[in-house]
Amino acid sequence: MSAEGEYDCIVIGAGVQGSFTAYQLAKKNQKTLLLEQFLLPHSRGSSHGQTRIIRRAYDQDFYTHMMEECYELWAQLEREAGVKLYRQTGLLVMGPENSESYQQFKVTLQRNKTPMVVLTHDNFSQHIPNVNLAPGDGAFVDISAGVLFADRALRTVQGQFQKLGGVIRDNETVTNIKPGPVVTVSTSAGVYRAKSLVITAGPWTNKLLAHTGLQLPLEVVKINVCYWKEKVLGSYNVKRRFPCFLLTEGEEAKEHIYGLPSNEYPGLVKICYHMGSETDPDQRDKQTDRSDIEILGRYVTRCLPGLVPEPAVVESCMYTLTPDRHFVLDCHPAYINIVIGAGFSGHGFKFGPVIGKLLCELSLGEMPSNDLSPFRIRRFHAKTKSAL
Ligand SMILES: Cc1cc2nc3c(=O)[nH]c(=O)nc-3n(C[C@H](O)[C@H](O)[C@H](O)COP(=O)(O)OP(=O)(O)OC[C@H]3O[C@@H](n4cnc5c(N)ncnc54)[C@H](O)[C@@H]3O)c2cc1C
Ligand SMILES: O=C(O)[C@@H]1CCCC=N1
Repeated sequence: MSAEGEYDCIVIGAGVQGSFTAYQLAKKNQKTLLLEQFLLPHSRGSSHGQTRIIRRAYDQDFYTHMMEECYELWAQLEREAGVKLYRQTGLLVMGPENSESYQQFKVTLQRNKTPMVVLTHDNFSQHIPNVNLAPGDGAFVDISAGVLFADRALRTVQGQFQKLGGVIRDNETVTNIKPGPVVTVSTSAGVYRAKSLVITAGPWTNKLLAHTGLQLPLEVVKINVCYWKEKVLGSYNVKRRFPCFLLTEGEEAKEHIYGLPSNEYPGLVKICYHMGSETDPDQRDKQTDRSDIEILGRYVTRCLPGLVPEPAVVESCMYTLTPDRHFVLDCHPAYINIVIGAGFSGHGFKFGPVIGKLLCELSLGEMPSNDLSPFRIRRFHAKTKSAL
């Protein structure tokens, strides 16, 4: 398509997944429009903030496998744009030695021959000062893990997309989608048409899918992003090689607790609980539940004695959860030229480059270069409401 307002592909949502998808499409010479409801950059979705963890440590082989290509693609983007997006810190994984969850993380890394170091109770404090390893807990380090500079990454990929001729229209909300061989997308400012449409709208996915008669079993939760003050400045700092960490489960927590070394705010360590309370993405400031902060406070008191056990800064972000916590990467069941990337369940940032590539392949009708069976919509069966 070449007339004004007509595109090969329209991508809705300029978070990490939409931005990488648009970039991949532009790389393949597709005339692409990326639509975003807020003025960019913004902090009202799931992709904002300075940092995210990147890791190979997973409890499922398919994620560890996908990470091989992700690391390559992140490095490729760094070279292409001449910016630093990743800093290696390692990821300390801890959890009850005999629990299924901890063992799955450990065994997946071992099976995939991922560089790792197993720590013992005897040598733990020598390698990781200022952390108490609970009795009965095991620990290992995923060596190649580290920090992604999230806001910078988003700016970079959007910039590269524009350099390739891609068009970003921000401050423009999609208000209607009319499916068909040519999809018509109406926004608060205009009407656009394209051969294919990619929906990467994060927490707003079901609001947009309603225009296409589909609802997915997605739950949106608000995450309190907590920063904890070092009692001695620098003791958990990235420059002192303090690693990212992940507690698979613990005395006070059924879900993961994870943290990143102090870096973006001097003297403050980011530590979050991997669960929150349900919210409407347009009303998230009304969700004031702080039970996750109480869990974190108890954990900090017990295991991180060098931190003040009350958060100094609390920001917010959202997860869009699927029932099995695996992503949705698929074509719409009724419209093959509408592609959906959603449900990243609080762990999708690191996969952005590969997800962009896969959603681009789906929208071009190409055979996806990875096995998408864990990510298909049909796995939800009865939970997928369709009015079609
Ligand atoms: C606190 C927190 C910590 C995390 N930590 C990690 C981590 O360490 N490692 C990791 O890999 N992942 C992590 N994640 C997960 C990761 O950040 C998300 O999976 C990812 O950002 C999801 O991106 P997205 O593009 O799907 O959604 P979003 O970033 O929400 O993007 C969707 C976009 O669509 C736009 N939009 C929606 N509706 C419309 C409309 N009608 N019209 C126009 N635009 C629209 C929105 O405004 C938004 O910009 C974390 C997430 C949070 C919240
Ligand atoms: O994806 C990540 O690495 C983080 C940490 C673990 C839980 C979710 N997000």
